[in-house]
Amino acid sequence: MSRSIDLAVIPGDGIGQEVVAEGLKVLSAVLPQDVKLETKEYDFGARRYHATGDTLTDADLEQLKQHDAILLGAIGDPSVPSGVLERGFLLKLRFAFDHHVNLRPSKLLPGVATPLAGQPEIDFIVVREGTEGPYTGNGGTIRKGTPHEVATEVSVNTAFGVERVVRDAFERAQARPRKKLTLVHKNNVLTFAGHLWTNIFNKVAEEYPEVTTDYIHVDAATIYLVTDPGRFDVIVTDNLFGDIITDLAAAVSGGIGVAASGNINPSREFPSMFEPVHGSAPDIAGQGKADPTATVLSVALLLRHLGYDTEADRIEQAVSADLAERGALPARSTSEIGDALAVRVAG
Ligand SMILES: NC(=O)C1=CN([C@@H]2O[C@H](COP(=O)(O)OP(=O)(O)OC[C@H]3O[C@@H](n4cnc5c(N)ncnc54)[C@H](O)[C@@H]3O)[C@@H](O)[C@H]2O)C=CC1
Ligand SMILES: CC(C)CC(=O)C(=O)O
Ligand SMILES: [Mg+2]
Repeated sequence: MSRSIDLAVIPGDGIGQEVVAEGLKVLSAVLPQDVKLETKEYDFGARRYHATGDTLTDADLEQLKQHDAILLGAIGDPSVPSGVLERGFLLKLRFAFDHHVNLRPSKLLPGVATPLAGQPEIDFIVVREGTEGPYTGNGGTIRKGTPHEVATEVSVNTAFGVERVVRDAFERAQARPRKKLTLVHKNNVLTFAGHLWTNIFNKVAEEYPEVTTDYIHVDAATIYLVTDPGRFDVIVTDNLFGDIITDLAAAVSGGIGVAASGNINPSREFPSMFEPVHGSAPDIAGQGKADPTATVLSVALLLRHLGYDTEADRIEQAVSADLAERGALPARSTSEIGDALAVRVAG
């Protein structure tokens, strides 16, 4: 039986363009000949915005819906006011396609440099809620531009939204050897949202007696991510806390250049979207300095999501081998790293 992958490709802005090219290079190299790869590139981001004033229309969503999955580089450009593309494209797409599980694995691979002392064991996943919290645009401002301006940004937490992501995290914890799940929130201060999360977490925990659970306030979680990251197996948390702690998690487990993510729609009603955790990095864009590894590992998550486990394993093994040798090699460009990974997965 012939197999096929119909992929929407959104390079986006800044280094998004550079890293997605390498992700596709490795994807083409890893797929067996009987798998037909079809890609359609979309110009979302600053280019589209400057040309048309659009960020993401209903017609765009209809087109994107037809694909099996989406590969995204990054969105955000200094030529566009902050928030226009982040809200108008990225969050709009995550919400429209109900990407409520934002999956962000962190694993410190052997031989990879970390700013932490020694070589701690780091192998955990963060399940970040992706469609609620303070990112819904539920706020406003009055008396704008005056000394008396008041701005609100209200966090939205529904029992439905919290329970489904908490259940997903319990399932993932149950399937891992250590079977441990940590809820990260700030329920000592954000008592309305925090108690909703804690109550649902404790209720669902009763159905998973094999999973060990604990709770950590988000501020303390940033301490342990640096002093004792080995204590974490699976973390479940809200959209904002998850965004922040996964940049920190990336920094301690090989750097932002190797941190992958998936925006998952578990019911598969809509295509899931895979992207590096990092942004468009305008400070290094166009210089061939961006590490494409995070995008390549996001391609592995994408393949696993579509059922291509063998190919996903091959990519992860190639990245592991490449990272282990990096310390001994001179610095390489974005495309040189992509070439090396493509050779490894093909060989
Ligand atoms: N998913 C997305 O599309 C995201 C978009 N953004 C947007 O990206 C723009 C820049 O945001 P920043 O806060 O600067 O975060 P950023 O993640 O783009 O950059 C933070 C730092 O990490 C470095 N970096 C990022 N990716 C790297 C890579 N692959 N290899 C080597 N170094 C890398 C950058 O050079 C910079 O020093 C903004 O417009 C922001 O809104 C930010 C985060 C996620
Ligand atoms: C740019 C934001 C909308 C997203 C972000 O920083 C992230 O998802 O990591
Ligand atoms: Mg972020």
